[in-house]
Amino acid sequence: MIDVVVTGAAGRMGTTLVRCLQGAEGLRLAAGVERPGQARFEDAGELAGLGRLGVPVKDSLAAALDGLARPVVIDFTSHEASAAHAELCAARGAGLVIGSTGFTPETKARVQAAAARIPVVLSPNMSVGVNAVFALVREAARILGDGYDVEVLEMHHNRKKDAPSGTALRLAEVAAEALSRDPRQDLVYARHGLVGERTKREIGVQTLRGGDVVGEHTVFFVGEGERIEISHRATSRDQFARGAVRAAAWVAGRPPGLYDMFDVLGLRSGR
Ligand SMILES: NC(=O)C1=CN([C@@H]2O[C@H](COP(=O)(O)OP(=O)(O)OC[C@H]3O[C@@H](n4cnc5c(N)ncnc54)[C@H](OP(=O)(O)O)[C@@H]3O)[C@@H](O)[C@H]2O)C=CC1
Ligand SMILES: O=C(O)C1=N[C@H](C(=O)O)C[C@H](O)C1
Repeated sequence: MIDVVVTGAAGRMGTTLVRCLQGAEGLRLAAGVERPGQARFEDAGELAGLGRLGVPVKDSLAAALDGLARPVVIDFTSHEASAAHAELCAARGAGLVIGSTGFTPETKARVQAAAARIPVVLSPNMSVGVNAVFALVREAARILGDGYDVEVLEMHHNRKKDAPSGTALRLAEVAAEALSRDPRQDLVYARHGLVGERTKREIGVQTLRGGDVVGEHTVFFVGEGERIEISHRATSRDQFARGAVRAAAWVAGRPPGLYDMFDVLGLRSGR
């Protein structure tokens, strides 16, 4: 049995993970972690509305890892917390699955440094469906080439802190890579005022926020006289959590390195 620790255990994804880990083959939820001083319940099952499961809630990842042999941590918190958690996992030899988004170059570099010492799966979207969309967008961009304008639109709930979503950024990067463009120069995040005609190289990435929308992404390829739209709509967080649970089982015992869901799903060779 692999011991799994869930950080951000009281969050939207944390509580979904606690539920989805129940009965997961080969995995045992060993502890949940909440921010110091924030623990509302002693038991992770109570946090997730499942009643007592006999799984403690700790106020630090360090305390949760004490006494566990070769655990895996699943982390959906924030980019800063994930970077700190990656450093701690590297010091303790724990495998790590990170779903947090909103990384800066600095926090991403800290995760990359940790991945030199431990296996880390980092993906802005753990659902199998969205990873299929990544592959479809890459293929569509290759087939359609420069004759089609590429635009990415995402919509999420009104509690989301980062914009655009990590998934939208990855979709734009996938299209940019397939079209030999530079994501650092060619992504356009907002248009307002007299911005001039659309350039051929730019890839627009636009954000909507409202209500309880779980997560919606569309990539538009807009040509002369036709338009292709590739969309994904999440109606529940369970698919993200199931992907993360699959990644936790996959990452245990792997060599150090930075992996993503393409590795977990065996899609790497087609990249
Ligand atoms: N890769 C994927 O498939 C998916 C990724 N995400 C990403 O996962 C992240 C979390 O999303 P969601 O669950 O909706 O967010 P929530 O705000 O509901 O949950 C985040 C949890 O992490 C805790 N947390 C945040 N910062 C820290 C910190 N510095 N130290 C300790 N704990 C911290 C929060 O505690 P507190 O409430 O006390 O702040 C909370 O319990 C986001 O970055 C989101 O974009 C979301 C869904 C799918
Ligand atoms: O914050 C969320 O909710 C989500 N975040 C991820 C992202 O930023 O791409 C994935 C998912 O769409 C939900």
